[in-house]
Formats: sequence, structure tokens, C-alpha cells
Amino acid sequence: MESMGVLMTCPMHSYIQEQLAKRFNLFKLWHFPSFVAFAQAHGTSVRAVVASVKVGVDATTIDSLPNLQIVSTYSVGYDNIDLRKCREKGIPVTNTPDVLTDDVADLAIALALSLFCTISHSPRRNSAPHLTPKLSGKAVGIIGMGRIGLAIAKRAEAFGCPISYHSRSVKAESGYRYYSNVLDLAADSEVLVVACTLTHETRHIVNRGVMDALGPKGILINIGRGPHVDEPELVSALTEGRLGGAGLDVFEKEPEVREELLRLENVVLTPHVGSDTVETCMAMADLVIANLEP
Ligand SMILES: O=CC(=O)O
Repeated sequence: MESMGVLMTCPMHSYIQEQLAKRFNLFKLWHFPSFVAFAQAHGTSVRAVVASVKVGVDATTIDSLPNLQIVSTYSVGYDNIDLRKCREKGIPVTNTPDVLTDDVADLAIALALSLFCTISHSPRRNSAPHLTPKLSGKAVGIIGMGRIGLAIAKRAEAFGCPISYHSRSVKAESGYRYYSNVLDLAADSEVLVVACTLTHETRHIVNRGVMDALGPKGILINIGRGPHVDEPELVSALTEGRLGGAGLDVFEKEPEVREELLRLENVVLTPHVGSDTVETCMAMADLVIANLEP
């Protein structure tokens, strides 16, 4: 029996590519001159699409694959998949939750720690005596108290940080202080971490008002999605000293990173690598494959 046709939207970690190739009739979209050319030649063979944060699945793609039965994304976020179209066509969408939670939470803490060090280093280059702000004990506000938000909270608690959060609903069992309003959360936080899902409602959830409420000593960490933060406003706030610093793993127009951000000394940047550890990439790949197998 011929194996199922699976389309990968973009290059991913070698392990997932190898594992998919072993089991399925794998098509790599980037080996074709265009999606149209691919769809004309092989569109009817595809029964599954494997997407990632880099290249998702839009309505045109879904409409061009008449035998599509499942979209499986190699990511926890599925904001770049047209869920409405999938729902309309009865196509299930799967993702890779849980297995990457620890890595993303680790990165949020790593960004906060290295950001404090960076802020302390820049004046030191001018040889003026300067003391380091410390992370321990800082009031941490988390936007989004899902799996990742909770894992960040647990880690920050170990640093003696009081934890507050904003999310769609109160998570009473967490025992952390809930804010129904992001502005108030920011005003009462010294470190504000974005860990929520990207939706229409959470786009630019960190706007100028929130940055100003966080203030000149405040630190913003974004391990969610770039569009959660109004980036031009972020650059102004950092440049004008209205915000203390930012640790960013995600950007508004990935893979591009705004020039100004690269030049600022009070930022630490990583190129959307929250789940890029060997163990987690393998676990994510195994989950994608398990989701595809009948
Ligand atoms: O950003 C990474 C993911 O959604 O897995």
C-alpha cells in the first residue's frame, strides 16, 4: 500500500524530517518553485500537512489540497493556521503542547537573568562603577497563566519573586494574584512576561500604556509571539528610557529583527528558539508523528 502523502511547509529539525521520510511519502514544499507548482503536481496526494512557526497553513493551501485530512503543527502555537477554514472543512489541527513547556519557561528566566546582567554591563564598559539589579525578589507579572505561564511562575517563585498574572480566566488553584487588567498588572510588576496565545484580542496586548505602567525600571520578557508587543512603541520606550529593558525571543515580523533593537544595549534577543533543545525537538517530532498515525 502506498504510504500517506505528507507535506512539510518549511525545513525543520533534521530528526523530524528523517522520521517523517521513513514513514510517509514526504513532500518538502521548499523543493518546489511555488506552492501552485507543487499543488498542480501533487496536491491530490497530500493527506497531511506538517507546519511550524515559520510557515503555517492558510486558507488557499487548505483549499488547494482536496484530500487533506489533518494539519499537524510542529509547535505549541497555531496562530498561523487558518482554524476557521479547517473547522469549516472538518480538518483536525494538532500541536505539540507540554513537551516544550520546560524549555520555554527556562528561556524566559534565562532572558530575565541575562538582561539584568546586560543592563549592568553597559555602564561598566565606560568604567563607571555600577551595581547590578537582581532578579531575586522582583515582582513578576505574567500575561497568560496556561502551561507555560505556570512553569515560568514556578521558576520565578524559586527566585523568591511574588507572582501575579492576567489571563482570560482566574486560575484560583494557582494561588497567584489575579489582575483582570494588564495595565494594573504592569504597574505592580517589575518584570512582565508575555506567555499567552496570540489571538485577535492579545495582539499588541503590550502597548505604550502597558510599557509606561511597567516603567523605567521595568523589564519586559516576550517568549509568546512578536505581535503581542507593539514593537515601534517598544523601541521608543527603550530608547527614551521609559522602559528599563526587554528580553525577546519573538519579533513582530520574523525572521526580521528591527535594526533599532539590535543596536540597543538594554535588550537581550534570541531568534525564536524557545523549544530548540535536542530533547524537546525530538519529543515534538515524535508527537507530530503520533498525531499523524492512525
Ligand atoms: O513558538 C513556538 C511554538 O509555538 O512551539
